Amino acid sequence: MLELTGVSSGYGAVPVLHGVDLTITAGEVVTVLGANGAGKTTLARTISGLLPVKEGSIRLDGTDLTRKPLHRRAGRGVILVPEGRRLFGGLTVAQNIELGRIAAKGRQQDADAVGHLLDAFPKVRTLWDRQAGLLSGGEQQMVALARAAAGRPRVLLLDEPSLGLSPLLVDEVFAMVTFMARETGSAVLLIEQIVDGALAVADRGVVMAHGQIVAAGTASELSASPAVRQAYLGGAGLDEAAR
Ligand SMILES: Nc1ncnc2c1ncn2[C@@H]1O[C@H](COP(=O)(O)OP(=O)(O)OP(=O)(O)O)[C@@H](O)[C@H]1O
Repeated sequence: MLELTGVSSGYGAVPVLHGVDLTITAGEVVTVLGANGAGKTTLARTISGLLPVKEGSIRLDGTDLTRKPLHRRAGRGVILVPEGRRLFGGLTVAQNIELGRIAAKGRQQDADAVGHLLDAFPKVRTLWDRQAGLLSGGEQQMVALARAAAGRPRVLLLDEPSLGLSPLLVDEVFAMVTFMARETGSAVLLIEQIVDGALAVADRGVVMAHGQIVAAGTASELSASPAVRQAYLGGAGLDEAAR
């Protein structure tokens, strides 16, 4: 289980997160919603170790990760897929996936396990021998997700994975999120602008504003809450807020 207690962080002297409490259990999808600038990306960066924790603590299965650097957290299976794609452009898709697998270290999975995993990524299979840097933006996004999955994440941090994808690939992304939680037992933190889609695959959700969690509940509670829509999702219907 991932457990954040009173976590504050920011950029240099600029505070952004203020006392965030959040838990995600293995096999659970928690979506993080909120307006632009609410602190969602900062939260993912702080959990991954890209940003230092100023106050509070981050624990994974009881182990304190608060002061552990990014590579140590990655070694323990905390894997961030940032907004935009960060592939090795000169390598093939297969080589990128292999690097993800090797990164799993102690949680190493054999090639067969990765092969099974890739059944959940039909699009990626069709791109196997292509050079990653020459793929379309949406294709690269799918490969980035598959590479993260090959690293057998205990905690998978997804920052707007559907950004720039066509509707068909968005469906594939959400299917993959469900697969990672249910089949491989990852704890998934899903930052999304497609609110309806995120709430459809999430078990729970939190709404952030000004670096704090201002609402939390099951996905169905958040979907049904007019107060949440009104206050934090732009005062619009969920469909509209997703645009
Ligand atoms: N590198 C940075 N240096 C200083 N301030 C930053 C930096 N990155 C983000 N911020 C500030 O931190 C706050 C939260 O930004 P963050 O990117 O976490 O929001 P977000 O909820 O992910 O927004 P979006 O939905 O637009 O991606 C914003 O006020 C932003 O200006």
